[in-house]
Amino acid sequence: MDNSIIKLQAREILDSRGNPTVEVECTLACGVKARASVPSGASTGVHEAVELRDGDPKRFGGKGVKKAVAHVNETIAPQLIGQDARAQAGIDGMMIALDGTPNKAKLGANAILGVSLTVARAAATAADLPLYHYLGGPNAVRLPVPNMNILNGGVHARWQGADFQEFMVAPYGASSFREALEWGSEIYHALRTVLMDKGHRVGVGDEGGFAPEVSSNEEPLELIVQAIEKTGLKPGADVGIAMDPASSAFFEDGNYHLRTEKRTVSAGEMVDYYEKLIKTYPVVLLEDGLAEDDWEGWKILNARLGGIIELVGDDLFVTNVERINRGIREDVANAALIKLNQIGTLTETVAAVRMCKKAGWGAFVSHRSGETVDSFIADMTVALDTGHLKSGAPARGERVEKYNQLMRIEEELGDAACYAGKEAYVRAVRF
Ligand SMILES: C=C(OP(=O)(O)O)C(=O)O
Ligand SMILES: [Mg+2]
Repeated sequence: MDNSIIKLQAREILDSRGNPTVEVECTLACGVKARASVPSGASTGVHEAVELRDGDPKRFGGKGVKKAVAHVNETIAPQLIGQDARAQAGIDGMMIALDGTPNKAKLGANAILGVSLTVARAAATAADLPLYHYLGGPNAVRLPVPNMNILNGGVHARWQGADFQEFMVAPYGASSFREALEWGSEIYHALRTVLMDKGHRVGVGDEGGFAPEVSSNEEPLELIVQAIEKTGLKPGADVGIAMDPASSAFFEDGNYHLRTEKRTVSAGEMVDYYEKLIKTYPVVLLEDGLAEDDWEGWKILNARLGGIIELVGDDLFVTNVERINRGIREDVANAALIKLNQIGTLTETVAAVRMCKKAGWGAFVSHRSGETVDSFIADMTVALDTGHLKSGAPARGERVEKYNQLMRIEEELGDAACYAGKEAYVRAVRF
């Protein structure tokens, strides 16, 4: 088998929000072809690697990615032709050097990531291995808990409802991934009924969860508990709740502006609020409870709640080992969100997960609010054995494709498969 890359071809495709994104195809000398595409966030952290957009207002309001596509076809491809696709770290390193900036501003993290992922998939195909097995070896047998975002707010719901962006159900009490997904789907449908019974609208947000006009950030928790109970499952024992307020989006001038609740509060008061919610509802994970540069606030948050629940930094850490390292040193959280396109290569993403594990932290793999049907993160979650992921509601093609891929992996692993359950969370022991 000749694993050398003979062709890399990028193109502009559309993501789930109808915005352009990058897709890259890789051809190897042995004839293998693979394809990968790049997701895109809406509540992006300011410290993320640069997603290169054309800025031409006449096309997609400036959101075209023709420049990123050209960088793959004209700058990256000529350098990588002839490289062995199995040399992932070397290839990623070459692209980082070719870009030469600290945040991939020159070529674009969207260009670089498209190549990084398609090369990995081509090498796996050439080795005749499923992607999770190629990336993770014989250790890749644990299926993650799916954290399903069934109620959307914040920027993903155009600020129509809750300030908090994501309310997810985590069916950690199931005995398999398939059962967990089934529970999540039943809760999702039950929530629709609960909402309709209360006169709420049941339109959905960017990640497929319902986006009702609630009057507080607590109300969604109450509605979700009712939906869980409606299915006959036990909130806390069978199913926990994960929340991503994505608070950088409502942080301004040193305070948190809760528009839904018509009040402005300090970091300390936000922590008080979270403590109250956590005591009342079965919340096991809180992501971006405070803003991306509020390091002092995060210290308070972790000191108060880090012993009870998993505290995940998304905008705070942006899958970047330098920021995660600072977080470990300063003891501000106990987990990092893992998003490939925040950092821009597979190799750097693996390094971020490794750093979390070494510190005893959680690594919570995530999709983006703008997605494609590429299910790379499903395989990667199993390969890196991170135990939990979030991929939106158990509805909408681009979200369920990740969950469906995980069901396929579970089936393929057969008796070797195990389900992460509660142990996936750094602190879910209170239930
Ligand atoms: C998935 C998220 O949203 P986005 O992709 O818009 O950043 C998130 O904030 O965790
Ligand atoms: Mg987030």
